[in-house]
Parts: sequence; C-alpha cells; structure tokens
Amino acid sequence: MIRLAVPNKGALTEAAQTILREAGYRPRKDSKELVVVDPDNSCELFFLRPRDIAVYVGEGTLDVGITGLDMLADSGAPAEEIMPLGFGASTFRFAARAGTFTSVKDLQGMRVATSYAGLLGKHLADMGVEARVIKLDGAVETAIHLGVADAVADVVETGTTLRNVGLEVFGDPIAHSQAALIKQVGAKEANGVQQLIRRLQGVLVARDYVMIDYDIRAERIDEAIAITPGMEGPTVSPLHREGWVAVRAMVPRKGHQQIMDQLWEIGAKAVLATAIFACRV
Ligand SMILES: Nc1ncnc2c1ncn2[C@@H]1O[C@H](COP(=O)(O)OP(=O)(O)OP(=O)(O)O)[C@@H](O)[C@H]1O
Ligand SMILES: O=P(O)(O)OC[C@H]1O[C@H](OP(=O)(O)OP(=O)(O)O)[C@H](O)[C@@H]1O
Ligand SMILES: [Mg+2]
Repeated sequence: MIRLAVPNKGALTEAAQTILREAGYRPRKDSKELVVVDPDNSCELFFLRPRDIAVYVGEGTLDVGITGLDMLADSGAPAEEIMPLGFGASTFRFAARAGTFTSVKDLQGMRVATSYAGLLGKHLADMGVEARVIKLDGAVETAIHLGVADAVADVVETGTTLRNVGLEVFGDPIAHSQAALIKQVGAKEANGVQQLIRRLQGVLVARDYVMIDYDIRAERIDEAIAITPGMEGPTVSPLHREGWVAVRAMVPRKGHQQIMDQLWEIGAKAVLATAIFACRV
C-alpha cells in the first residue's frame, strides 16, 4: 500500500488533486476528509499542509508527497524530488519599496520578513550577508508598511500582490519552484511508486499532446511524416481508396493548429485533432 501526501490547503491544492484524479486515484469527498483509502489502487492519501509534507516524507512516515520545491528546500528535511509536476510555478524573490535596495548585499544589517526562514537563512549565509530574518506565517508583503521589516523574501507568481502594496522585486531570484513529487533521500522505493510515476507522466504527456489523424496521397507520405513524425513514428494504414493512406500521430498541443494547416497545404484531407485522455509512453 503506497502512502501519499497531498496538499490540503494553499496554491497547490486544486492542481494536485486534479492530477491525481486524472491519474485514476480516488478523490476526497470534501475538504474535511483528511485521509482517503483507495483500495483499487493500493493507496492511502493523506491531506496535509504543504509545508508539512516534506517533513513527513523526510521522516519516512509517508512514501511520497506532492509539495513545492521551495517548501522542500525550506524544510531542510531529508527528502528529494522524484519528478516535476508542471504546476505551481513561482520564483522566490526579494522585494522592497522602489529604490531602496538593488542587491542582496544591500541587506547587511537589515530586517527581512519571510515565511521561508530556512530558504532565506541559507541564501543569506551563502551570500555572506548578515541580516535579521523576521519569520511570519503569511501575507509578508505587509510587513514593510507596518514597520516590521525593511525588505521581504516571498513567493512571486504574477507579481500582483507586490504591486498592490507598492513593492518591487530586486536582486536575482533566490529560487525557482514548482510542484514536485518527492521521496525520502535514499529510501528504498515503495511498491506502487513506479506505477504512480508512470500514471502522472501519462497525465502530463496527455495534457501536452493531441492525436492527429488525416488521409494523404501515398506519394506525399514522406512530406507528411516530416510534419508529423510522432513519438515513435506515425502509424500509416492503407485506406479503402487507391493511392491514399491514413496517418495517425501524436503532436504537441501547442502549435497543433499550424501543423493542421501545413498538412492541409500538402493535400491532406479529413485532418482531425483529438484530445488524449491518458497514456503510457
Ligand atoms: N501564487 C502562487 N502561484 C504559484 N505557486 C504558488 C503561489 N503561491 C504559493 N505557491 C506555491 O505553493 C506552495 C504552497 O504555498 P502556499 O502559499 O499555497 O501554502 P500555504 O498554505 O500558504 O502554506 P502554509 O502551510 O505555510 O500556510 C509553495 O511551494 C509555493 O511556491
Ligand atoms: O505574485 P502573485 O501572483 O501575487 O502571487 C504571490 C502571492 O501568492 C502567495 O500568497 P498566498 O495566497 O499563499 O498567501 P500567504 O502569503 O498567506 O501564504 C505568496 O505568498 C504571495 O503573496
Ligand atoms: Mg502562501
């Protein structure tokens, strides 16, 4: 039975639950359900705070978990990334009132508010900067206006939260993050983890690709294959029409309309694009 930690609150929650549902795992009935047993998939899902997930996984209490790479680094827990999950992308950055600071070096002797004291403390030490870290639970952007800090270090996605309080980022990004599947460092892989990885990869590929079908004159097949090479090579089947073949290939979702235009221009007919629901590749 695989024991899997899933965020129960915050920015990763919905996307984490969606990818698991698409990968065939049992969803929870409501947000008050903290443990879900999924016997069909030999899996137990534990809904936990994203910040705590690396701690449980690092302790070896749970086999794998979904959390942000910034939270994994912040925790200092002996856990590591198995695979990125393609959502929850953000950067972790310094911000302050416009014109106050230009680089991390300017923070010598200053107060920096953050919810990620581990990540920030390590970065300041690496940069040889001595600053006072003010640990807050959230909404750290307000700490400057309230006179608690001179700068903040926080998660930035669109930058809207910073703009709303009149702050600007400065210096290089401290870290880049996204959601990832994590496991304990050096742990023997639990039964079922490989299957979970394959299923998650299947969902990610299904989201990024579409299936293209079309008919083409046999003499133009080489041109057509150059446009739709497929993953392993396209399937080419005879058509019940002399001199024509049917082709089926996966193509990246992004740009598939251009591919359909190119196929049409070389004489393809009945060009269809269909979504892929799930796959193993
Ligand atoms: N606006 C955002 N866009 C994308 N990812 C984000 C955003 N805000 C937070 N994250 C990511 O989501 C993960 C969880 O952070 P989030 O702020 O949602 O948790 P939280 O509920 O505030 O945590 P805590 O347990 O400390 O209360 C982090 O890895 C973070 O990088
Ligand atoms: O750049 P943006 O798109 O504005 O996103 C970044 C904001 O999102 C997160 O806040 P969250 O809602 O998790 O609140 P918190 O600060 O209480 O954690 C993060 O802490 C930033 O405040
Ligand atoms: Mg937050």
